[in-house]
Amino acid sequence: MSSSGPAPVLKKPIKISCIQLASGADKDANLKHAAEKVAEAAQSGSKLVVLPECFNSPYGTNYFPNYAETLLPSPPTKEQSPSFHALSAMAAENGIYLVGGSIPELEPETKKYYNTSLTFGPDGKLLATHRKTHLFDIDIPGKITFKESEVLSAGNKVTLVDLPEYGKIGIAICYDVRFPELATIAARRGAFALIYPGAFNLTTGNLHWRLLAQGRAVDNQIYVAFCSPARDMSASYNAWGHSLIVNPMAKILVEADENETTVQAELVGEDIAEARKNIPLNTQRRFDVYPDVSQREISFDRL
Ligand SMILES: NC(=O)CCC(=O)C(=O)O
Repeated sequence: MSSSGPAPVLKKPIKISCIQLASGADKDANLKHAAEKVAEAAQSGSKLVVLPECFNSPYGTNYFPNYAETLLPSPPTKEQSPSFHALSAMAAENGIYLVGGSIPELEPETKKYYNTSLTFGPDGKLLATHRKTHLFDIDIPGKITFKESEVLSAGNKVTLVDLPEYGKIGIAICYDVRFPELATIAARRGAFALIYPGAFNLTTGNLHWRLLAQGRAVDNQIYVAFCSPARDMSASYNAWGHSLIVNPMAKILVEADENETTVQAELVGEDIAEARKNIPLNTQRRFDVYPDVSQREISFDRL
């Protein structure tokens, strides 16, 4: 930190769009539909566009193997990963940063499946890959039992992406949001926003979706965006919808209902700076009281 205060984590305002896409079983149709919606979002001025978790397929353990694409070695061919090439083209044709929701991935050497998010820059180049780090394994008797780990393996990293003109974003997928550590580390490493493609369900959505978005925002004094698929009551998994964008004071700036739509907001660096100046958590931490938080992360806090 310099005497004039910390460097801004968001260098200039950026408009973000979360596309609450209605997807079905036809992957080609899903990719085409996503491309139309991404173009619309870009035309309305968004430079950062987000798609939902499993945007090109139905969501469910029985679907992952059939829809899985091979991403390694990178870049894959069009046959190995049509979604990689479609997302890259959407980013390049519209000159935007695109957090491409997630897709099921098959790692060819290990034969393991992952739930993987690809982020592309305005030149269409791949900037980052995040494999869902915490698998969605829950059992709420009589309500919902889901076990991603029956098919998927977990990723193992915090994903931070630099958008050079703007700053850094942290990316994680859905259930990852329940683990505040990923968010805290991304924020300490200088992210201005945490982006979560996600597909909550009808049992936990109403209770936890907003709460988690606001929790990650208020803890870290950072923007948070959740991007869900639209709800499809004819599908085997019914997504909560309600894509939303929360500001660094944990105010919900915009929230969708369950239908297909796009939510947008302007993210402004001054709002992060003001929240952090008015409630100066970053200079008040007591790492002497909680030494189990690693020294390595303390040093990021001081950047
Ligand atoms: N796709 C997911 O990870 C769903 C997470 C979820 O619904 C939850 O309650 O957590």
